[in-house]
Amino acid sequence: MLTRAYQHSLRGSHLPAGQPLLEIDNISLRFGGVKALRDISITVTEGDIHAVIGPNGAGKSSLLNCISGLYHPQEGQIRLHTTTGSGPEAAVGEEESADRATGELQTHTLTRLPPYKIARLGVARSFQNIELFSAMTVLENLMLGRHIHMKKSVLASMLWLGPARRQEIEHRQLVEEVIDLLQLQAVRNKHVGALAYGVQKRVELGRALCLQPALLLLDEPMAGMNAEEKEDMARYILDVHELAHVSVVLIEHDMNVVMDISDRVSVLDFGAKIADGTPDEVKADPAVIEAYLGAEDEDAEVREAVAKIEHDQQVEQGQSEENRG
Ligand SMILES: Nc1ncnc2c1ncn2[C@@H]1O[C@H](COP(=O)(O)OP(=O)(O)OP(=O)(O)O)[C@@H](O)[C@H]1O
Repeated sequence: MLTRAYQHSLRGSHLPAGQPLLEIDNISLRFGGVKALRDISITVTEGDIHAVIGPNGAGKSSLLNCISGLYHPQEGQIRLHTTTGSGPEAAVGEEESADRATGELQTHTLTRLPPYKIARLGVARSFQNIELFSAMTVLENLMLGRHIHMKKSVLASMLWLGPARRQEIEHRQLVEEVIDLLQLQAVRNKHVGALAYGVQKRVELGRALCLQPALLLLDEPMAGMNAEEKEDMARYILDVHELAHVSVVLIEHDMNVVMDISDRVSVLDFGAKIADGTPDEVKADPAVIEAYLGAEDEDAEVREAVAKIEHDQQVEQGQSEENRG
């Protein structure tokens, strides 16, 4: 439940809902002989939670890394659509439309941009492993999420000069709104390292949100969580989507969560896209069922092999104890 009136929009995009926001166009990515992504095309629509799922090693993280600029695909293109005047004002990129004051549509080719430029265009991400400053407080970590928007120099901020002061207050207001949205009030002044894992993941979500993203990339935000923590996190992601209207690309292993909260789902297997559609369409797709059943079969084989090794070890132990006796 929101406890305050919001003055700032946490959504960094001004595109109308339903328009293409991110276009991934026939991208392929290789690591030596390994084809991590094979000719993938996906369109993420403004206003959607778009999940990318697939068995282990399917290429999900590689795809996210291509969008955020950590990897550069050898083939294909990734384009982000924004409107002029949206996102951090200092945004830079390969712009195909010139005027940023009129709210015109702009297309940015992300394919070869470094991560910091993609972030400045409004693409924020969270990582599979928590990437927060554990010795700093929640508030300090969230304020760091605003650094991309800060225009006054650090020196001016330290001297608390007029414009720098105004800037700081405004950033602080927005951060307070993120704290409210994600219900972090009780831990705002606690060191992140001292917090429960599930809360740290929520702070990470908050830091990405402080960027006022046009698009939020979430890489397994529920990894390592118990059922209750997962349910909480799913609720917060829905709040970000429904209350702050931020578009999300979500990588997640838990199929139930994905099917519950996503508008669209793309399925990868061995680096290729095997299905794309609404959760219901994807659930009923024979290729998806086969990919997941195959993965389950493999898991079952591994479980069986581990059980056999454990059993053999127990028998061996029993025999040596008998011999000693
Ligand atoms: N930096 C890298 N160097 C070499 N190979 C890589 C690298 N990153 C990913 N790969 C390979 O690319 C393939 C896809 O990996 P990726 O991590 O994208 O899959 P994933 O679907 O995210 O898997 P998981 O669900 O296990 O995280 C795998 O075969 C992986 O070993």
